[in-house]
This record gives sequence, structure tokens and C-alpha cells, in this order.
Amino acid sequence: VADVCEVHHELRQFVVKEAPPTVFYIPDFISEEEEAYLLQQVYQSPRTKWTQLSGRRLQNWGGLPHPKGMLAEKIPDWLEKYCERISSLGAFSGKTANHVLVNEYKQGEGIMPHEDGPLYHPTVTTISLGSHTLLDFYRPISSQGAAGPQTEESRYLLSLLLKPRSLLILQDEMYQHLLHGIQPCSQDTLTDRVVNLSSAGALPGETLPRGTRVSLTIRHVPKVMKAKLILGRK
Ligand SMILES: O=C(O)CCC(=O)C(=O)O
Ligand SMILES: [Fe+2]
Repeated sequence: VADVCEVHHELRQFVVKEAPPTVFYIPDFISEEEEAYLLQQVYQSPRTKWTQLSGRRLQNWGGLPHPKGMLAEKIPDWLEKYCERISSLGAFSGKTANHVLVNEYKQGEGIMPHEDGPLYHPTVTTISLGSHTLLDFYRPISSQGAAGPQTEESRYLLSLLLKPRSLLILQDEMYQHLLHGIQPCSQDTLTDRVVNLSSAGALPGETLPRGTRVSLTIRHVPKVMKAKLILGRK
């Protein structure tokens, strides 16, 4: 298919065939030791790195994406290692990730359905730490009003189970055309709408209590400001 991004051969075995193109789900992408180390680094970051939002808090690393170009900041080594590792899988069409959002969700917290938008290369990669979650996908609100009222429920399409230590890669239609969100609930009962159950090692009917989850969303911001422009040189 022409509009499907190229990834390296070793990723192909992890494609989630039950979802629209393209999802890769890689269980145990990192070890328990790496998970503990990453959590330690996240919680050792200066307090001023945290931004409190309603229902979650976040750390932004690499700079603030902006339509005129991101003023790039150095990503600390503990995150840079994973930017490079994931980029080497071909996730960003040969580019290297230069932006990381750390989100922390306490039990019962979530994120409203949204699109990640045009400031990023249209791939998002996510390492989950500490707890599983369900990432839910929705069709956009369609412009043809004839179909009657569109509730969030009627636009809901499928979910992915993200276990701790897994890597998720979303691109193509899953990134460009669908919205994603996390329901603010404290446990999840798995149904057959969770399309990656077998690769995530779970069964329909299982109920999983959520704990505190920290996610690292690792991306490539193509438009970066050049330092010489900031310094005003020719
Ligand atoms: O925590 C997650 O896995 C999703 C985060 C997300 O959607 C975002 O930061 O844009
Ligand atoms: Fe998002």
C-alpha cells in the first residue's frame, strides 16, 4: 500500500493485523530493570519539569513543538538511548526521534480522545511503565450530519492493551485519521474489542486493576529552528 510507512523487517512480526494500518505492539520491549531505572529517572527530574493538567501530569523533553519550528533542547542520556533504539527500527523513516512526552496517570486518570496533529512526523511510539492501560480509538466526527447524533460511544472503534514494558508504534491511518484516548477508570474488563489480547498475553473477560502508569511518547519533530536564526546571524 502506497501510504504505509516503511519499517525494518524485524518489526513486521509485531504488526497487529486486527487493527487498521498500522499498529505494532512489542511486548517486553524493555526489561524490568530498565523499567525501574526509567521510573527512577522520571521521578528524579526537577519538580519544575512537571506540568499538572486535569487528570494527568507531564514532562516535556526536547523542546516545545511549534508551527514555526521547535527550539530544540538536548534530551537527557537516559531518554536519548531509547530515542535512538526506537529510531533504529525504522519507526521514523530514517529520522531520529527528538521529542519525548512523559505522561503520568494515577489510577482512575485518563486523557480525552484527541489527535496528535501535524507538528510531528506521523508516527508515535510509546513505552508503558508501571501499569497497563487501554488505549481507545475513535472515528473522527464526520461532517455528514445525516447519520444522526454521533456519541463518543458510536464513534468508538477498538482498544489496544498496553502492558508495562511494551512498545507501541502507531502510524498511517491509526495516527492520521483516528482519535485516541484513555478512559478515566480504575480497572479494565477486557472484551473482544481489545484487538491485541493474544500478543499482550491476556484473555477476554479478564479484569485488570490499573495502577499508576507512566508513558514515554517518543516522536520526531521535523521542523526544528536553526540556532543561527535565533542568534540573528546571516
Ligand atoms: O499515555 C499514552 O499512552 C497516550 C499519551 C498521548 O496520547 C499523548 O501524549 O498524546
Ligand atoms: Fe496522543
